[in-house]
Amino acid sequence: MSATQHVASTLQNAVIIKHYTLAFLTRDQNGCNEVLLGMKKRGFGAGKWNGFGGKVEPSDPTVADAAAREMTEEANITVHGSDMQDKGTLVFTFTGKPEVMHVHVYQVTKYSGIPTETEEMRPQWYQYSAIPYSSMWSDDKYWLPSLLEGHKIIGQFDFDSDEAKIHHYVLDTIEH
Ligand SMILES: COc1nc(N)nc2c1ncn2[C@H]1C[C@H](O)[C@@H](COP(=O)(O)OP(=O)(O)OP(=O)(O)O)O1
Repeated sequence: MSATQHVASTLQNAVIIKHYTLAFLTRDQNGCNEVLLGMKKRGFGAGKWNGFGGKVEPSDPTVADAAAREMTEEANITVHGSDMQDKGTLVFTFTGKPEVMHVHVYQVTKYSGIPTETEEMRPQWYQYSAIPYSSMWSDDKYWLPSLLEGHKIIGQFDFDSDEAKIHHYVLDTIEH
C-alpha cells in the first residue's frame, strides 16, 4: 500500500476528523531562498517554530481562504486564498486520542504587509539552509525539505501520546 493509499484509508476509517491549515510563506532574498516561520507562543505546539495555520472554521468559504485568514491573524500580513498553492496533505494521529488531524498544506509567495508579531506567533525569516528543525515538530524534517524543493507531499505521522515521538510514518513525495 502506498503512503497516499494509507492516508486515504486512515481518513476513510476515522471517527473524528479535524481540518487544519498549515502555510509556508517563501521569498527570494537577494538570490537566497527564505521561508517565514513563526514561534508558536500559546496552545498546541507552543515553543516550536512552524508554518502558519489553524483550524478550518465553518465560516471560511474555502480551505485556502482559511489558510489565508490564519496568516493574517498570526503574522499580520494579507494573503489571498487564490494565491495559496496546494502542497499536499498531512495526517497526524496521537496514541489515545480518537481524532485524526487532517492538515491542508500550502505554500504562498504573494503577500502584502510586513510580518509582525501577534498574540499567537513571533515570525522570523529563515534561509532554507538554516531551518531550525530541532525546535520544530519532529515530522517536519521528513517532508519540509521536499516541499521547499517544489514537490507536493502526502503523509501520515503517528505520534505517541507524548506528542513528541513518532512511532510510524508514511510519506509520498510527488515530483513537480
Ligand atoms: C503533529 O505534528 C505537527 N507538525 C506540524 N508541522 N504542524 C502541526 C502538527 N500538528 C499540528 N500542526 C499545525 C496545524 C496547525 O497549523 C497548527 C495547530 O493549529 P491551532 O491549534 O493553533 O489552531 P488555531 O485555530 O490557530 O487555534 P486557536 O484556537 O488557539 O486560535 O499546528
